[in-house]
Amino acid sequence: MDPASRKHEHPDGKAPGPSMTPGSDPPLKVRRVSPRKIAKFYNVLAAPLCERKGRQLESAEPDRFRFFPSRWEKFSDSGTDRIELGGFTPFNHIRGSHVLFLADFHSNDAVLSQVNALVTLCESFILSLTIALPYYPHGTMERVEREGEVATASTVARIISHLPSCGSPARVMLYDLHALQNRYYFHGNAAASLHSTVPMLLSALSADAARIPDAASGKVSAIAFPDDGAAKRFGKLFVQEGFPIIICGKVRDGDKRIVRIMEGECKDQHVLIVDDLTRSGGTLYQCGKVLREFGAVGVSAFVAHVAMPPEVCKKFFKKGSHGAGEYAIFDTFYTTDSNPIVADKLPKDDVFRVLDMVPRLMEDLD
Ligand SMILES: O=P(O)(O)OC[C@H]1O[C@@H](O)[C@H](O)[C@@H]1O
Repeated sequence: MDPASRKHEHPDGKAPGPSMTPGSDPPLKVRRVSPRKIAKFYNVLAAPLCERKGRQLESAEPDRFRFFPSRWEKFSDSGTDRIELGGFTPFNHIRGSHVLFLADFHSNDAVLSQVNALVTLCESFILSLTIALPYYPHGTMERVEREGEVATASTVARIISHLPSCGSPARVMLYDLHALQNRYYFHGNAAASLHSTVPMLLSALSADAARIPDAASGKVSAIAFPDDGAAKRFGKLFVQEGFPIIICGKVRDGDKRIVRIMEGECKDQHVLIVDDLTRSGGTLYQCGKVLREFGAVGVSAFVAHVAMPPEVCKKFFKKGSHGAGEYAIFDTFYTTDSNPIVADKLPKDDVFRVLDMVPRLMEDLD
């Protein structure tokens, strides 16, 4: 290249544009913005069951996350909380910083302990607070059908909304919230941001697809939704990926769920049933059974949040210490560790495949 023209080379190595012809005036300086988002630095604190995630964040990106382990204890006489935040690192390092709190609201006791901690955090002169609450159980369990029933999702959201202000509203990150309108329970000093675990599933499926040849050997070839609500909510994400869709209809008869196929063809397909959560496992099981009866060569399941008690988890076991459980019709049961109290105890060598929330959180955080 002619050395005279080299000094006019575009900083990106591209050919000079019309205003950069050799010999012309140098172009006006234009501030170039990197297409990569500029990530914040977070000091991370976590509820006891989320400490592992805190450590994972720090070891994955130490320039972006610093984890402060805390002591979560109780006074032996009263049973009330004895908490020391960042018990091993000088806590005043947190002042003036962005704070990420990894929350887990699996019980009333867990909520109250974490609210105690959050109040202290908000009063520690921090710059901003982000609460990652992947699974919001109160927003799931609540069905207020009669006057006098108590809407606990509203109460918990109100408590979070009234945390002391740290300048801007606390961002509450919720994943695949069961009743979307619950996001509006957060107000004042808190604002909800809604996210989905489905991209985690799609990555797992495409990794599997690369090594599994066909539907008969377990490659997911169609997606089923147990009801219209799930289809409306998640359907588009799978249509975009080219999956054929099957929509089922569910009616509840007391504790029983009766499922029928309303739309779509499952014959010779390996069908993955997608739903937001499971508790009794009845919806997934009934749906899987119908799909098998109508000719599916395989059935797998995905729920964003696994909220089953241990005795229900066992029903899905393919092996288990006492053999297969009564719901052992699934090839793979994909879920996430959004609800660590259940997910962390699932056996790793049976039907369950637990997807790690941490990479998703890193993606969704500013
Ligand atoms: O059948 P189980 O597992 O008890 O309940 C899970 C179902 O109940 C619904 O609210 C969920 O969206 C899901 O479809």
